Amino acid sequence: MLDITDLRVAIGGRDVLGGVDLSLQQGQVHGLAGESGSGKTMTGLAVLGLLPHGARATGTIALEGRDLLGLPQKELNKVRGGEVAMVFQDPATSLHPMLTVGRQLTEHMRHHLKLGRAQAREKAVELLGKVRIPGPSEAFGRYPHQFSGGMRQRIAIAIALACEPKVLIADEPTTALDVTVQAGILRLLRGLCDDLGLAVLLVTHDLGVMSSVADQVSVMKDGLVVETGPRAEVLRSPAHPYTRSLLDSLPDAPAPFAAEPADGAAERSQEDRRADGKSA
Ligand SMILES: Nc1ncnc2c1ncn2[C@@H]1O[C@H](COP(=O)(O)OP(=O)(O)OP(=O)(O)O)[C@@H](O)[C@H]1O
Repeated sequence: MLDITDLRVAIGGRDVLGGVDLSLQQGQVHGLAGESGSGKTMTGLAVLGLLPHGARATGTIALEGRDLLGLPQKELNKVRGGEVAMVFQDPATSLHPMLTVGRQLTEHMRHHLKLGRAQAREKAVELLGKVRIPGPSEAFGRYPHQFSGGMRQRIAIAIALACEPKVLIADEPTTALDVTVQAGILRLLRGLCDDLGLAVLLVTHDLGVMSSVADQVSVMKDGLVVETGPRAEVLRSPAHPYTRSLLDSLPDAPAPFAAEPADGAAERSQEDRRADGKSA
């Protein structure tokens, strides 16, 4: 679906990505791990054409064979938020506080999908249901501050999905959330990936997060992918010393690496139960 080859990014003459290779498949979650500053976010931003001003990027980012790096700005605008969408760490900053959830969902769809008002509303309510917001019709008219952090992240995910993207880049989507709601968001992402056939790039510094949902795992260090492979292989028998050191540095390594199925047999969180409309 998306093939990144030899991606190099320099900002102010300094190399921040030194030749990244990464491949995302349809219906798979690809976890991208690595310490702070290793280049995870830059890789995601490069795919979206959102690198900081003055950054120079070379290599290829091929979306179904079409190189995004070579696209004119106008074409890239269509791809961004259309074929490729992003979920950021903090829903409080990615959602507009003054606009209703419905407006944020439908404006996006009306612009990208050219839907009429009624059609867009219908699709928005359907999407809110899909991300398991209780009472989607009522939620449509509410403002972001009327929801909990976890629910706001679900709404941000609905907005990202509004234009039926093929690729979803989720950059630390659970880091800003209370630990009790993190698992629910990860399960939601996993389910959406399976149901919609999305190719998901899950950026996280947390190998525990990765181990619960990713199919493939890549590990970055100093602007390079130093190891990549199926989750179980990379996490159980890491080939690169840096991956081993990341695993060793986990406070309690065994827990997240228990052979839990990717669709999550873990206890359902309170937030999840609320999302189902049942009592917590
Ligand atoms: N706006 C910017 N201008 C210049 N350099 C930047 C900018 N943003 C990030 N960098 C540099 O690019 C490199 C990669 O940063 P990046 O944010 O991709 O790392 P990361 O792995 O996502 O880290 P974190 O987990 O802390 O977000 C770092 O050395 C960082 O200092």
